[in-house]
Amino acid sequence: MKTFETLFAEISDKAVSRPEGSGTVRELDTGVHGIGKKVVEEAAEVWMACEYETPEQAAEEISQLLYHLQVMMVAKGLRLEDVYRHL
Ligand SMILES: N=c1c2ncn([C@@H]3O[C@H](COP(=O)(O)OP(=O)(O)OP(=O)(O)O)[C@@H](O)[C@H]3O)c2ncn1[C@@H]1O[C@H](COP(=O)(O)O)[C@@H](O)[C@H]1O
Repeated sequence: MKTFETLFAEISDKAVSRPEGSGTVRELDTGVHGIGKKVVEEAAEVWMACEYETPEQAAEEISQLLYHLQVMMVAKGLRLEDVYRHL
């Protein structure tokens, strides 16, 4: 199963290798502004899913929010440790 760390490694690699057809590359190219919009959109979807949908749907929305947060971290050059030290 993919974990937060393995997904972050995959996204970081794609930011460098820029494979064709990668949604991550497309999102990175929208910059902090575009990625920020996805973060806010997914955060709202997490809230709505937790309020009104099943635990499984909430989990899926949460996974998407984590993904977009990771894309933002890569866009800003942040490493996992930079975030973890605030936990
Ligand atoms: N975990 C994710 C992931 N979660 C969410 N998303 C993206 O976020 C979008 C969220 O879905 P929504 O239905 O909320 O959004 P949507 O409005 O339908 O989609 P958009 O029109 O906004 O793209 C999805 O369409 C994906 O583009 C993800 N995209 C990729 N990953 C993983 O990231 C890795 C790299 O992916 P690629 O760069 O695409 O190879 C792979 O392991 C993927 O599984």
